[in-house]
Amino acid sequence: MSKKVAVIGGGSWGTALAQVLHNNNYQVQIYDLSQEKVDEINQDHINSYLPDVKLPEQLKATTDLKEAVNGAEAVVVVVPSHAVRKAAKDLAEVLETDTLVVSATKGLEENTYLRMSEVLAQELPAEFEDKITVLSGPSHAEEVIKNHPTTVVAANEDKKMAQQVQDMFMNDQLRVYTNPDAVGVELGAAVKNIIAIGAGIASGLGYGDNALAALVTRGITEIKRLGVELGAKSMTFAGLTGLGDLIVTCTSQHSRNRRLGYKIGAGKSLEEALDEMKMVAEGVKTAKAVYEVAEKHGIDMPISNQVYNILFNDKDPRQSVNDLMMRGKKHEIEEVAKEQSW
Ligand SMILES: NC(=O)C1=CN([C@@H]2O[C@H](COP(=O)(O)OP(=O)(O)OC[C@H]3O[C@@H](n4cnc5c(N)ncnc54)[C@H](OP(=O)(O)O)[C@@H]3O)[C@@H](O)[C@H]2O)C=CC1
Ligand SMILES: O=C(CO)COP(=O)(O)O
Repeated sequence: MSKKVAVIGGGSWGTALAQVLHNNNYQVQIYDLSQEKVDEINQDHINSYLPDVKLPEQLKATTDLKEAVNGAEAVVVVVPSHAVRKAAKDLAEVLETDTLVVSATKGLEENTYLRMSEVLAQELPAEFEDKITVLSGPSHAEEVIKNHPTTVVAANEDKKMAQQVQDMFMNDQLRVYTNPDAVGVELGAAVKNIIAIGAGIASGLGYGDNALAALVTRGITEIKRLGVELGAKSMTFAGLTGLGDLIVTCTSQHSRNRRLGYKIGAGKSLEEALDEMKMVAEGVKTAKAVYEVAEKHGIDMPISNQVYNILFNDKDPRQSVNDLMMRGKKHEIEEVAKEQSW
């Protein structure tokens, strides 16, 4: 009999990951709060967030969390970041202690600034702490659902756990690497969404590839600056969950964060842009959290700072571009500048 996995959150990414697991011969049950979404999956074998795709008929969904996790060897948490604490509290009531937990949400919690694996660890019983593995990388659901080649990372300090999750998801369309640096993997995934909003704003203002390349390159510099200060390994940001995910989110037609930024660059308010979005653009909440964390730690994050001011202080995006361009002069590579006192 095939092993079971529960996917918590039947949005676009939860559904795409559920299909990967189904392809890997797991029995998969999706849990979602919305009866409408559950009916769509069970009766019509579709997810309206992923149009033109017929889901496997064996993919089942439920609004009953206990039923979803019953007998599952792993749960994959894929709800938006603002819902992770509640989902974790609910899971704490029903999970069996030998269940693996995979965290696929990208974001930081508002107010606490915690990474998603930290939120899960706080709410689940202590035995789960080393069983929480982060799954992240440049992976739009719209392409994974069509089995387009994609690469992601399973991150856990415990190598065996990371490898178990690698085995669970890996197939000839989804290549899964391991990395012990869950801190770097989660921070890269969360902060790239802010830079992607910036890339969308630049495009909405009518700027082209030069500005995009600047945002990606200087963006990864400030993401790494924050990450290293918060305990991540600097090399992680050169990998799939750092530069890789930043590239895909800043350039893709599928990106929710880029799309939201584009609307704002083209003149819409944050409220208007959010009203037009069906799916979650995590970068909005993360922009606030990162602004506050950077202030607290005294970390220079010029692009994230400008995105925050455009989103929450009604700053004119053109003024932000000007302020970024006219910052004090500096050396490009700060490590070299420090090393050579240049
Ligand atoms: N989409 C993608 O390509 C990728 C997304 N991610 C990340 O995955 C996470 C989820 O994103 P995505 O799937 O795109 O989001 P979507 O907006 O597509 O869907 C989110 C889903 O979660 C459901 N949900 C909301 N709150 C709860 C809750 N408390 N319990 C259970 N379900 C809940 C929503 O239900 P309802 O609609 O009823 O509110 C909806 O079905 C985000 O952090 C995102 O950054 C990561 C990689 C790729
Ligand atoms: O993280 C993602 C893809 O790796 C999804 O976020 P976006 O839709 O904003 O790109």
